Amino acid sequence: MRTVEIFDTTLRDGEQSPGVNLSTSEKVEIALQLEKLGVNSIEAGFAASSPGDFQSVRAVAKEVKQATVVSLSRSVEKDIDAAWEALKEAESPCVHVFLATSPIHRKHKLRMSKEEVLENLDQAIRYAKRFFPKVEFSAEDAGRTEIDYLCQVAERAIKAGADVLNFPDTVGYLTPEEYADIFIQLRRRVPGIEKVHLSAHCHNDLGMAVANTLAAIQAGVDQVEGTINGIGERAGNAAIEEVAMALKTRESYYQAATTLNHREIARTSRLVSKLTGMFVPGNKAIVGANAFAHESGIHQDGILKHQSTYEIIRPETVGFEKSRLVLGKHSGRHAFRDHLSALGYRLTDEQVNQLFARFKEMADRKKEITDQDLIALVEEKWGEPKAEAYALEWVQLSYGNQSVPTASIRLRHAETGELLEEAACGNGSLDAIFKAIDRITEEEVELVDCKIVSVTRGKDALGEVYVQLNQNGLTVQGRGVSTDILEAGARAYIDGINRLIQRRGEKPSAEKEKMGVSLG
Ligand SMILES: CC(=O)SCCNC(=O)CCNC(=O)[C@H](O)C(C)(C)COP(=O)(O)OP(=O)(O)OC[C@H]1O[C@@H](n2cnc3c(N)ncnc32)[C@H](O)[C@@H]1OP(=O)(O)O
Ligand SMILES: CC(C)C(=O)C(=O)O
Ligand SMILES: [Mg+2]
Repeated sequence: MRTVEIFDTTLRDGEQSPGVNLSTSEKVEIALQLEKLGVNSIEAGFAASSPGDFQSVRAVAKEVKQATVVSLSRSVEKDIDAAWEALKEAESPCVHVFLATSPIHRKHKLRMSKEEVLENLDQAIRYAKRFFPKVEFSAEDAGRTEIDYLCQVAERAIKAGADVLNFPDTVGYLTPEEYADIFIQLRRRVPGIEKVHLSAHCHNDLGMAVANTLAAIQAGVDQVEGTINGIGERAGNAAIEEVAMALKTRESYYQAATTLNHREIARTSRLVSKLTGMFVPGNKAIVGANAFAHESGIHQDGILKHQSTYEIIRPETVGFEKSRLVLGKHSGRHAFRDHLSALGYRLTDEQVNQLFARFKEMADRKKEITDQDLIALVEEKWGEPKAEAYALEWVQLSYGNQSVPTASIRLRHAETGELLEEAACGNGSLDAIFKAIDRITEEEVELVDCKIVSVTRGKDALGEVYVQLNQNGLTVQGRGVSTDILEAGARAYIDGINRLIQRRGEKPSAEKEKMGVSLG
């Protein structure tokens, strides 16, 4: 099994995504996470492009200890000087010098002849080698460069002293076979090519960046370049997490591995998405929210019987907690029962069938059925008419952005009519309210979830708060509505506690079991 090095360019090509601009501290945070992920090189930016990018490359170079830190540079001395100035304190610095080689770029962009391009790259690499222990040279738009000329480019770059030669499919134009063939030809035809490392860099304009990268690996490249979540110029770069997981999952096919710590993939993806503001689509391979979610009944049944029926990767392998069985209109009884049992309901087959019909009706109208919806379904079928143990009299808040929120609350005990008052501080206003209610009721409950929803629009909008409470495995939901969201929160929490008391006291497990419904 050979090792393919991972060259991460999230902070350079990834940052070239329209609308993305990372600050120095954000770049350092991502670089440190990339180091934990185990990438071999981190391209931190393009030092000559702006004072901010210079700062960022320098800061990343100072912090990163394991990976090689790289700066991009045009084939001009002043860019190489800036790269060296930014990278000279790095443990392992590398400059990435590039120059376009394709006829289109030579003619229209650089306005250089073939000979001028060769001369220019030769000079730039020799100049870079005066400072840097490692120089990577990229033949930009290699994918659209005449293969004979590309061989001349490679030979000249090797003679000038480049350590790594990268042949990017800059505009994502090639097919996997065509891209692999470039490396096969270069290896066959260029003298001295065995002295350098070969690298692949693919763009996703035709959705083939990962396929092309894998084809390059099969053609024997030593390094592949890409970004986390596949972000980058236009349609983006090859997604590193996809390449790495293809190698791991199809190990015996590719016979190649990376040094990545795969369990860090999910964390790295989330961080990059958060700091770049680039949302990861739900269906994105490996890191999308749906990558390990199953909605249809037949798949959910399969997963419940054996995970391998519909999953080729265990979610934990890439740092996700577990697969999700999402309840929706395509779900079946197995997943439905599984969800109910996770909420503490043990139902007979007959009861599941009765509820399942209602569930399907509801699922036809809603995209996703939540835990709250399921609890409501059970309560609608078997819940007692609501008998309140406590009712809200009033709630008062003291809040300032410089002070700790404090809530005072008065509840009326329904049976005795007694008025009960308490006050409590909290991390926020709702937390203070919930704590004050806990003090009065002396209930030990865990707040599992709290959702605030606006029911109507405008300044006098009605707000609705849902809480999900758990007490010793028994789950209930509480709901409160008011034009004031804090009052709605207090009402929801009291509603939840009333339901718990009702379930525990007025509907003891023995009685429930007679009906065949056991709770908890
Ligand atoms: C495929 C890629 O991802 S390449 C990397 C792309 N990334 C970036 O461009 C991000 C950073 N870029 C920048 O901040 C700016 O473009 C700078 C600072 C580098 C240059 O800015 P300016 O000097 O204003 O030039 P501008 O960007 O308008 O034009 C680029 C110039 O560099 C030349 N050039 C392009 N590539 C190279 C190269 N590899 N080596 C030498 N010169 C090059 C162009 O021909 C053009 O030259 P001209 O002014 O003589 O026509
Ligand atoms: C600078 C080079 C390597 C590049 O990003 C590309 O050609 O896509
Ligand atoms: Mg690129």
